[in-house]
Amino acid sequence: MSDTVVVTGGAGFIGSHACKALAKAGLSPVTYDNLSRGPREAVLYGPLEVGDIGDGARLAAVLRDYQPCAVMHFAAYAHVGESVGDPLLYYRNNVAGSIALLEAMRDAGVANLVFSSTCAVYGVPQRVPITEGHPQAPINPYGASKQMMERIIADCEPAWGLRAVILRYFNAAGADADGDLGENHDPEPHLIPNVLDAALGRKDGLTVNGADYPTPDGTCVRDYIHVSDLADAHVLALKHLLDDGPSMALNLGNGNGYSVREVMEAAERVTGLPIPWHVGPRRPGDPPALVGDATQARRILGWTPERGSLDIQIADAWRRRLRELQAPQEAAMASVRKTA
Ligand SMILES: NC(=O)c1ccc[n+]([C@@H]2O[C@H](COP(=O)([O-])OP(=O)(O)OC[C@H]3O[C@@H](n4cnc5c(N)ncnc54)[C@H](O)[C@@H]3O)[C@@H](O)[C@H]2O)c1
Ligand SMILES: O=c1ccn([C@@H]2O[C@H](COP(=O)(O)OP(=O)(O)O[C@H]3O[C@H](CO)[C@@H](O)[C@H](O)[C@H]3O)[C@@H](O)[C@H]2O)c(=O)[nH]1
Repeated sequence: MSDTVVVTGGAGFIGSHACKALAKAGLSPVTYDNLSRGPREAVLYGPLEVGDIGDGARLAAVLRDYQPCAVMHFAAYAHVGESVGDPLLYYRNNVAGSIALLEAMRDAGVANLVFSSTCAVYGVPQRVPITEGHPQAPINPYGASKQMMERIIADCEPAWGLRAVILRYFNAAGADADGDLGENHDPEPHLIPNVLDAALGRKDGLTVNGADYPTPDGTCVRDYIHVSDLADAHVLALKHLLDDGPSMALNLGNGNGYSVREVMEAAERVTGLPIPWHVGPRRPGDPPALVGDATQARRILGWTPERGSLDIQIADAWRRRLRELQAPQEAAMASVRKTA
């Protein structure tokens, strides 16, 4: 069987880390990405095929050329607040785009899929930690787009034999511990990179999006999971499918919730720098608290997340951030040395 895996969104934050984990496991990732939200420089562990998931002809050619054993489908828009303001952008990319991908997989006879879903499918939870059987009632178009895809993927199994592991991640955090990869969005919606930029004085303090939530300190609580632990889970999910394991949906989280204020305090500990902040309005589409129960992923896939500590996640993101800031200076110094 082919050891090639087509990774849509492989230039993005989680997809690029998954490519590294696949390569480390002896598999051959091929990134398929339109580079709209991920940089070319993050594609380090196999070829890059530039293309859009909505482009059926381009997908057909790539699947024909590489004959992959599976597709890992990360490509999507993934920002909660943005999805509330522009729902059609989200349904077009995440639903219509993913349908084009599934059609191309069906036509090419590629029947194994690892799909990036999210805890945003649950909406405002009735109880935490959230298990996979918790009712789904997304409160933003982003979460709804992923819920729709979960349903569409499930319908494809009896129809043409698609088998899928759907992974519902909680909040991806951290960065590759070797410093090779990180998080690179512009603009950046995510909390931890914004906290680190506030520590560096690169923005006018952190805006805390609401401090009147029904949580212990009034700020939103999330379950942060290291991106490299997520990447490892993808390799295990792929092996499960290749070993003829059944389709399933699994949560990926640490089971610990941290508020926005607690993340800021941890970042002050890790960086040794004060983080200026102020309270802004709530961000539309934000549930107060999301904490996951990942017992099933541990039991079925044998997944053992190793980087659960929030301080480790922030330290890895911090090291990578400092390296990125140094890189342009190093390049400038090298060109000065060359011309001298
Ligand atoms: N970051 C999180 O905390 C989180 C949590 C739960 C689920 N997810 C899901 O994980 C996946 C990856 O998230 P991420 O944080 O790495 O996002 P990201 O924005 O860093 O990466 C997404 C990648 O997909 C590419 N892409 C987007 N639309 C495309 C299209 N139409 N055709 C081809 N490529 C396209 C982008 O260029 C980018 O490289 C997404 O599906 C997201 O919904 C993320
Ligand atoms: O400058 C900032 C940035 C974020 N937040 C808040 O911090 C929390 C976490 O925000 P963020 O890091 O943007 O993550 P989420 O909105 O929880 O969304 C991420 O995590 C989801 C799972 O919870 C995924 O589905 C999404 O794709 C991913 O973007 C939220 O309450 C935000 O409002 C701030 O207060 N200030």
